[in-house]
Amino acid sequence: MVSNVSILEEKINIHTNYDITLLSPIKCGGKVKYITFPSTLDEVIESIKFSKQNDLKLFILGGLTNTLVLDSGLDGLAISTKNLKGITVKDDVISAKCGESLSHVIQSAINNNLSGLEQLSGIPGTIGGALKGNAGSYNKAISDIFYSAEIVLPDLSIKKIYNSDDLFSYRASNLPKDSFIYSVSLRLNKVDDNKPLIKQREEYILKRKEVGQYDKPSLGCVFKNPTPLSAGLLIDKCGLKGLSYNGAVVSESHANFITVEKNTTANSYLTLANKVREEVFKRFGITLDYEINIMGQN
Ligand SMILES: NC(=O)C1=CN([C@@H]2O[C@H](COP(=O)(O)OP(=O)(O)OC[C@H]3O[C@@H](n4cnc5c(N)ncnc54)[C@H](OP(=O)(O)O)[C@@H]3O)[C@@H](O)[C@H]2O)C=CC1
Ligand SMILES: C=C(O[C@H]1[C@H](O)[C@@H](CO)O[C@H](OP(=O)(O)OP(=O)(O)OC[C@H]2O[C@@H](n3ccc(=O)[nH]c3=O)[C@H](O)[C@@H]2O)[C@@H]1NC(C)=O)C(=O)O
Repeated sequence: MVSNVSILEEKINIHTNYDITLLSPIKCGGKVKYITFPSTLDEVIESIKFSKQNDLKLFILGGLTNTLVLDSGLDGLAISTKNLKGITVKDDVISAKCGESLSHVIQSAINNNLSGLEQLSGIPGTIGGALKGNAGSYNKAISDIFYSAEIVLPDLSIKKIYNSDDLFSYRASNLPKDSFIYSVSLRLNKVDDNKPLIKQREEYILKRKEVGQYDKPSLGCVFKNPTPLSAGLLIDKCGLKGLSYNGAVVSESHANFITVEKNTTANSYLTLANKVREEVFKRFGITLDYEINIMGQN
């Protein structure tokens, strides 16, 4: 039972029954019971405190570019990181608050003659989400350049963590459970001339455009690759490109993408994704693991 809402509202603005479609790049999902949009560390801490005091499940929402919020919505408190912005550069280390877009961080790095992020150009989402999921493409992952992060632990203490051998794996990080990533620092390589970096960034973005990755809204790859195989290749071999359900469609450009038409529901996306999973299992005996995060009850 939530109490003291009005008292806490003096410190943080809490919105109720907030429509997730307003935040989701695929414009689907239900409502979240409570949501805050902190812009300072204090407000983050107040938000977490509020969820604890009122026994609310806590959800952390970055750009939602890799998250499917189901139509039943979220019964708890969500913290959106969209107002946690700011980038600083010191020597070869670039630091950003968790809500900065990855693309903005890459642009700032290049402007400051720092190399090492170019391969990630074109990946949507925030730097917080990228760290949590150890984002990567073209043989480069966040783990390769991670220096440190400031995190808020569930007991509300703030901890600085540094890179270590067991912190990352393929598309996953092993941060302390339920921690909130407040800021991320990456160690890059200083270069004299940033023109080649600008060119590489453009080329990687063009590569994604050419294969149609931006043509229709999607959450990127739905499934992790069952190493050493490729989920996209397996789905393609099952002949599933173009398969659709209520406006959710297995992309013709890349079989591991599901695109969404207007008014598609999150549950339709999930129904289609589960169907794809079943077909791949039937044909190859391989169970694909979700790469996207699924939030809410089905
Ligand atoms: N390669 C590609 O083309 C694509 C890659 N992606 C990757 O997915 C990432 C998704 O980013 P984004 O859209 O911002 O994230 P999302 O809002 O999709 O959140 C993804 C997960 O990250 C966690 N998270 C996000 N921000 C924080 C934070 N500040 N502290 C702790 N946990 C956090 C949440 O985990 P929890 O479950 O713990 O709440 C959430 O479930 C992108 O940056 C990109 O790396 C996405 C699409 C395409
Ligand atoms: C899109 C994402 O990340 C992408 C990242 O952009 C790219 C580029 O490095 O490499 C991964 O895709 P991927 O393994 O499918 O890479 P691709 O090069 O597109 O495909 C691998 C192989 O499958 C084949 N393939 C792919 C799709 C398809 O419909 N048909 C097909 O045959 C390709 O021809 C290629 O031989 C990441 N996906 C995962 C799950 O690791 C994401 O995380 O959302």
